[in-house]
Amino acid sequence: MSLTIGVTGGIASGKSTVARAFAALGIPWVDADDIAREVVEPGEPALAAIAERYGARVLDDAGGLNRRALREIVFAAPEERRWLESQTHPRIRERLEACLADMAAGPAPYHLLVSPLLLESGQATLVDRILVVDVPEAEQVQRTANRDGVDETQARAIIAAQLDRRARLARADDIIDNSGNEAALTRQVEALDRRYRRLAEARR
Ligand SMILES: CC(C)(COP(=O)(O)OP(=O)(O)OC[C@H]1O[C@@H](n2cnc3c(N)ncnc32)[C@H](O)[C@@H]1O)[C@@H](O)C(=O)NCCC(=O)NCCS
Ligand SMILES: Nc1ncnc2c1ncn2[C@@H]1O[C@H](COP(=O)(O)OP(=O)(O)OP(=O)(O)O)[C@@H](O)[C@H]1O
Repeated sequence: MSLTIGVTGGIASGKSTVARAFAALGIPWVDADDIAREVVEPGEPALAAIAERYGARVLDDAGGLNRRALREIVFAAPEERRWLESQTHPRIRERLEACLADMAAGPAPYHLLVSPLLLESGQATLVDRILVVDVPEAEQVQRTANRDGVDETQARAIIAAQLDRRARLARADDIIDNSGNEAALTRQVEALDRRYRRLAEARR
């Protein structure tokens, strides 16, 4: 059985960038954010439930989810965020489990589950080891604004809905410090890859 590494970190900490660096070394991964998008596609029961609760304001002209509108609702009201999670998380978990089983049966020595809410949503039970991608909060806010055009108030509201930095680091088996440049990140990934290959070998 191939080893499962859970990669987590707050919004815009660099999880996807880390996953791409592992992929360049031949390591497969599944991203919980991608699966979260699948479970609210048109025709999915979670999208029907969301449309019933919030009405046309959370739909676009083609009947798909208006993600920006839903984001503004759920990060302004914790009870609405919890309701949304109650609709999406069980379905996300089911699909993640299937993806992980496929990867575990494949030839790679180890594989990744990349998830912003690995520790908050109980997904940590699906992994053998936890890798935290860490950056200071000010850097998270800056990178979120650059990438998604989200303003500082909303970025801070999203960060407040996630585990705080210290609690996340306390759960880590391994840590990547992504406050430097991408070359520094790649070097850390290469060192971890050597460690994970040794650990996987020792389990065989
Ligand atoms: C609220 C939604 C529509 C906003 O969509 P949007 O395209 O603006 O953002 P996207 O999905 O790319 O998420 C960006 C980041 O926001 C953070 N985030 C998303 N959902 C949550 C949440 N429920 N709690 C805390 N942080 C969250 C994560 O860091 C994520 O990487 C969307 O995030 C969603 O459906 N969230 C509920 C499902 C979920 O919990 N996803 C997280 C992965 S399991
Ligand atoms: N070391 C770095 N230096 C500068 N920019 C970086 C670095 N690492 C990542 N970035 C940039 O920061 C942004 C966030 O990175 P990435 O998308 O990998 O984060 P993430 O944790 O997967 O985000 P989310 O879960 O919120 O989608 C991206 O625009 C990325 O190009």
